[in-house]
Amino acid sequence: MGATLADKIWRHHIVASADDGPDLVYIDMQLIHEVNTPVAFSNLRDAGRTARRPELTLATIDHQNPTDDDRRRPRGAAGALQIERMKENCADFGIELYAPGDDRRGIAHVIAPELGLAQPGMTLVCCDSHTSTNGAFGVLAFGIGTSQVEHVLATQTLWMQKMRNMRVVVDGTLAPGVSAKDLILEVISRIGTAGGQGHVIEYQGEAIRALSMEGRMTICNMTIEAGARAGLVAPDQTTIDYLRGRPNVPTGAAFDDEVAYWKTFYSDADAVFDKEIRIDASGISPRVSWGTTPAQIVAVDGVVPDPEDFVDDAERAAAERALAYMDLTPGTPMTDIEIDTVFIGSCTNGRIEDLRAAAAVFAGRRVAEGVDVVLVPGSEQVRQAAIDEGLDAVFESAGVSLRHSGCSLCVGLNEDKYAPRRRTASTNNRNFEGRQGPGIKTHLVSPAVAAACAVTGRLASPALLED
Ligand SMILES: CC(C)[C@H](C(=O)O)[C@@H](O)C(=O)O
Ligand code: SF4
Repeated sequence: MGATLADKIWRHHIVASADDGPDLVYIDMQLIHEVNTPVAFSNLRDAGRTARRPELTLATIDHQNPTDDDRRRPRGAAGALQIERMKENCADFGIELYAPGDDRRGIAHVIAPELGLAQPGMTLVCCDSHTSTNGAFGVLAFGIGTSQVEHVLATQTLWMQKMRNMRVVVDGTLAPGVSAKDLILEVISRIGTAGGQGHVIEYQGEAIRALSMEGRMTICNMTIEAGARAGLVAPDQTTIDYLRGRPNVPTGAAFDDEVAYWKTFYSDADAVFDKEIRIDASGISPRVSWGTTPAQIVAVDGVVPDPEDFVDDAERAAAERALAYMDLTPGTPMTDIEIDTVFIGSCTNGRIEDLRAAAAVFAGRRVAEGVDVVLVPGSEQVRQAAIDEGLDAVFESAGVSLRHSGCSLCVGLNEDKYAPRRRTASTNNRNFEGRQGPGIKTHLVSPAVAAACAVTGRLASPALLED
């Protein structure tokens, strides 16, 4: 019987195996940020331990920094303290830190790929659930907790139970104007927020092969919202072309050797998956969330669903509660719903391709009266690329300013705040009650849909603007 891509990566990294199941797995790369690490470092200090391979850990500041002026310290005491601790900890343990003001800083899951740190066949961890983003490169990448961060720092290994294998095959072609975000929202709506539990999901099929690396990263990023541990796409020419020339990627003959190695990472034709679904890409149109989980999704030109139509009791109750929080009435066309705020950014949709998609909609248009738009690149490199391409000018003429990078309004942690109880079209990945701040009603959308919402002041897709 053949092996899956995930199993091949796993086998390459086993250091030891316990009789009762878990394996001690070697970790090739660790990313850390300021939120989940202070305790890991203080425990290491208390135990008199050092970082075993400090050069295999990279630190960034992303959750707590304000994005309006990169070099300004946060006013909030907790955020400022976390940033200070991070600086001290990285200096003490010999770990490189991209602090505010550094051109390489950005959201951990955006900078690892752009720095070429995520390479096929690797294991990569970070103290953050959306580490799965790196799976787009055929990397077994997953979020870990603080005590595991400590373990990896001290030993460069982790005790782990092997994940089960799930396959999502997406046949056919996405229609023009339909993005990776629409596709992953559709996948999550089909398998549910627990559908991937305990599994690593490998994406295969024509529609996945046709996606850019940015699109594949969006897919793997949100895989976690289907309950899975990690997402994976096997490397191909698109992966190789993206990685060529990046920092941390070898050049010349050494690059060719790497490529030959990367190409050994794919699922064998006779590999058996524990779970499998197939989706036809051609039937998918732009999507939007109507509720408070990333599985509560309809087409932008659809209507708010009626809880009575849910056969399952738990789903019906969840829909009723979601509609109460979202203040929506069944049967309302989604395009009748007015929004007052738009957020474009996050590790789901803060890459250059996402900014290009938004700019294409903003070009020659203005943001509607009364709508606030917050546009936050995923990294400083993305911000610079947007400026180099002239996208900032397009945004400015539409009435939108390009900020500095960070998690920003994706999570109600830092000083980028919505006024309470606002309704937002947002390109992030989570729409739980209060996720973006007290009483905030989040509609998850793609960057193009977010821009269309900004110029109309209601939920809309770019195609509807042209009618
Ligand atoms: C703060 C961090 C631990 C958290 C995560 O793990 O995902 C955050 O990034 C999020 O998106 O909710
Ligand atoms: S952008 Fe959002 S989802 Fe991504 S790491 Fe930051 S808070 Fe988490």
